[in-house]
Amino acid sequence: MHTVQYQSLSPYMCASILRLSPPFSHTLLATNKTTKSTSKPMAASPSAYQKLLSVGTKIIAVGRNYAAHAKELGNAVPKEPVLFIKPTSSYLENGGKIEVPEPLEALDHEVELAVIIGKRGRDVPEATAMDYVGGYALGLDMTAREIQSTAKVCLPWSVAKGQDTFTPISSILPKSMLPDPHNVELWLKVDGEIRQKGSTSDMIFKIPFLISHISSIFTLLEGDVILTGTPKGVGPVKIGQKIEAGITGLLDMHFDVGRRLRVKH
Ligand SMILES: CC(=O)CC(=O)C(=O)O
Repeated sequence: MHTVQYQSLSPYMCASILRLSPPFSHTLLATNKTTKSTSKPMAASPSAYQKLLSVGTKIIAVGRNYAAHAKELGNAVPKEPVLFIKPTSSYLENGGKIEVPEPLEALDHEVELAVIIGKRGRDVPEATAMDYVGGYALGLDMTAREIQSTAKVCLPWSVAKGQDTFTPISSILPKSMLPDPHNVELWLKVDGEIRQKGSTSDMIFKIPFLISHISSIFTLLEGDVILTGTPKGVGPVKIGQKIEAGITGLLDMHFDVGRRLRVKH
């Protein structure tokens, strides 16, 4: 039997192996304690839209979807989407505390446009993909960069990106409020200083393609979230600092960063 020595493979060799894997549909059941956010403005009852998040089963994140960001971390610009899944238990509502686990002192911030899926889809054609969008939100893909960096080639990023509070997310904007989701400005400040500002026009893989591609691998279910990648400017945010982030003219949200305290039993 042929065995693969993963440590000796380049990321691209890993990608080729993954492409050979058969597609699968999954029936992950997850609980989600989300989110009664106070982000504004909302054009419709917040609860109607927040319900979408509470029924979702997964967060599919797209890595390196902005060329300038791929380059700032020394990564090649990908030829196909780099996908990873975060658990919905990592959601954090607006105003909450992002928890830094010991022994880390900081996490990296990555601000992203989140697409909220409105209905089930498998093998969705690109031409009708936007029909599957239920709304949009702003999400942060908080990353323990030290853990991610030590995860050698081909090792998963779940621990670096999936811990509780590692996906702060805003309230959901109805689809109608972003008639052109590829032309909005995302921004993020740490302690009042601008760290990230970028336009979704710079996404390498656009939303219809992402929905079509992702649904050819994972069945998309109502309430699932696609984090569409982060513009350049990612960097550390330390315990005691504050993050503000927004979609210009549409919403803003804020979070404190603190030490993760262990639950006592
Ligand atoms: C390098 C990363 O953390 C991947 C990612 O989340 C992104 O590029 O966005």
